[in-house]
Amino acid sequence: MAPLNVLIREGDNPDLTSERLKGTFSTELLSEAIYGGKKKVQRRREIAKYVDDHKELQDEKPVDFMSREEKIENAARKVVAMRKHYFNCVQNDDKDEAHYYQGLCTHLDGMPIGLHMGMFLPTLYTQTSDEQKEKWLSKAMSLGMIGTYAQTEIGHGTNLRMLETTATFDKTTDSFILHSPTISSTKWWPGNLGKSSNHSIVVAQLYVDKKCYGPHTFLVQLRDEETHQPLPGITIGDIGPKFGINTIDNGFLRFDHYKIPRTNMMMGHSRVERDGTYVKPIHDKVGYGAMVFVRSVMCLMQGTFLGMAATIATRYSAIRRQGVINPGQGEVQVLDYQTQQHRLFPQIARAYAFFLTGKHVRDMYYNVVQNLSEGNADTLPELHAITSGLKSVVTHQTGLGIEQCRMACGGHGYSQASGIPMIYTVAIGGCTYEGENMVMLLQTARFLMRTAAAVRANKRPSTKGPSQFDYFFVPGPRQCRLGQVMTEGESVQAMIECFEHVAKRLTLRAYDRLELRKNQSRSKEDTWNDTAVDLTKASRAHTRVFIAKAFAKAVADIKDFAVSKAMTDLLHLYLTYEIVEIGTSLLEDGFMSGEQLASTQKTIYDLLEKIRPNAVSLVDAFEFDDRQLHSVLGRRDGHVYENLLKWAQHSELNKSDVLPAFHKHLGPMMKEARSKL
Ligand SMILES: Cc1cc2nc3c(=O)[nH]c(=O)nc-3n(C[C@H](O)[C@H](O)[C@H](O)COP(=O)(O)OP(=O)(O)OC[C@H]3O[C@@H](n4cnc5c(N)ncnc54)[C@H](O)[C@@H]3O)c2cc1C
Repeated sequence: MAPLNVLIREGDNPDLTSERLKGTFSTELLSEAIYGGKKKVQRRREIAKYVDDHKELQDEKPVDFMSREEKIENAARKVVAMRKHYFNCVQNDDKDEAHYYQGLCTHLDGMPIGLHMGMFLPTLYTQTSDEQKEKWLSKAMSLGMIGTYAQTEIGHGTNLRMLETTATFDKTTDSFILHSPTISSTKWWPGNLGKSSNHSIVVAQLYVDKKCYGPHTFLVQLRDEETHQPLPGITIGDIGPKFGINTIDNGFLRFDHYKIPRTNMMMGHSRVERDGTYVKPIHDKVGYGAMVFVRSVMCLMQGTFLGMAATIATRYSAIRRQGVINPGQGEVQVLDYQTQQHRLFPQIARAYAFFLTGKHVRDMYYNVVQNLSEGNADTLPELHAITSGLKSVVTHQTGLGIEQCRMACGGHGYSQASGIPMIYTVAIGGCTYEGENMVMLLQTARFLMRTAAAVRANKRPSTKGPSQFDYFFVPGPRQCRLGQVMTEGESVQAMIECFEHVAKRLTLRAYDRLELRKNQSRSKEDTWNDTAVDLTKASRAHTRVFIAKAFAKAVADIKDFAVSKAMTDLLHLYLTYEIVEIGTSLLEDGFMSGEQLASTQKTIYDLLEKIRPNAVSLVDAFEFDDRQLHSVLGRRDGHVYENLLKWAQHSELNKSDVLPAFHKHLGPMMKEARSKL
């Protein structure tokens, strides 16, 4: 019978092979369940093979040993090669295939068209009129131009209303004049703005006849298409090295009375007519399309990042032998330590939870876009609320989870050879970009407060379909049902009830505090600020409900019995771990007893034991290719030590046995010290 784990190969590290033989389910079937079927998984393998077979799509040496300039040059070279091979490799322009292909060729650390693909194109799709689509889309899609998204300024990121860049309508020339009136109005941070892009979406305050209509988006050409020189009136450059993503040229940009045609305003939702008449959008949040899109795919991306880190740490923990549990029985795989399992398995569970929730929310996004195209913006605020909360919770937990994975690899986790530092620095940026996390939680809280007001007024809002806030209007149990004899499905339901209970309680508590303080004649704004921590807690609690339901639904949809069983264990671990994390909130009002909480903690230990034989197969089912993982520790074949030694040979420092610094500085110092002895 063929092994259940399809990654087993002859000659692999025997510890990894024996782990793979322990798995109780078919990794193939789990891969199919998460990637959308047999064909999709097959196509991933064909794409990986294609990239393997074409040297120009690969790096000449590990990027970890390249200077920043070399990384940027290497990424640009590969973008061109990727484009050349694109249609040989990606079928029917399929988005999942394209994304995977790109992930294999470039690294997480970035590429010159990252913002073009992630923000520029989505903005062109969602915010332009049909005429503008006709004019710009094919050029942008074929990479006849490279664009980015310039919103943040030195002085303002979160508070968009205070952006200072101006776009003033000039009726006489039928154009907008873009201007950066102060130092703080300098655009600062946009990815690929510094050197790669020749166009950008620019967010600026729209002025018509001296009246300000607030921030609007404009398509702006920044550089000459032939020479790539900045155009007159434009000052542009790179902002310098950062915590991570140094392959990306995040940039600064200033305008000096720079003229663009009126028709370069994004006119899909609002517009300025030839005579200066301003036409406003059907819904004030309709312009958030691209942001909401990015936030909705971020959950999927972050699940992937955490899955990558968990794969590296779990495989490495299977081949790393350190210390003894039972004297005389030799050194154990570090994966056998309960503390290691407690550190790693919840990360595997969260990776799946975020990945599967990400897929769900991406589908929600496409539904909303469909509704919007039919002139119906009803579902947008709810999507905005959930993607804001999700983005915040998922990026935060992913960052913490990746760091756990890194520490679980001991000293080697600290080396860039592990691949984890790159994953971490890329993933953690997500806590800030596309809306700072705290601010995002407060956005979700605004929606929650409206829901709370409806609950207190006993007036359930009428929605056309089911809403993620429905549970607020359904009475739940008064006491936690965990510990009563029940089926697996019922216990999942009982845990979700715990999350719902906490979300309702924290939301209503924040609402009541807001109301109370309002009555104490504080301003509305001060009251909001005084309650902000409680509001963020409510948002996290509601987001937990959403993720738990999405994960439970995805697991319930798995057809194969053995896969379903393995994933149910993971789902239970995810849920019980969350219950313990919010234990205080559950005990606070007596919803859960101390005994129930202790028993849930014990369930976690039982689940760790249950999951142990499947740990490697669970991460293997993500089918991250070695090229994508970019990790010596997480290699599929488990041959870590000999490859660590090979990897270090790339260090520039090893090009000679003695460095010039020795002759210049340390050598003379030591000689002088010795001469005085
Ligand atoms: C890796 C990376 C990539 C980026 N890429 C782009 C890009 O491509 N294009 C682009 O335009 N921008 C980009 N940015 C900028 C990014 O969008 C902003 O940094 C982000 O919106 C936060 O704004 P800020 O930096 O001004 O922080 P601030 O808004 O100044 O926040 C500072 C602190 O104040 C708190 N705070 C601010 N307002 C509130 C509030 N109302 N209530 C409570 N707390 C508050 C925040 O929580 C935070 O702790 C990028 C940033 C990073 C790190």
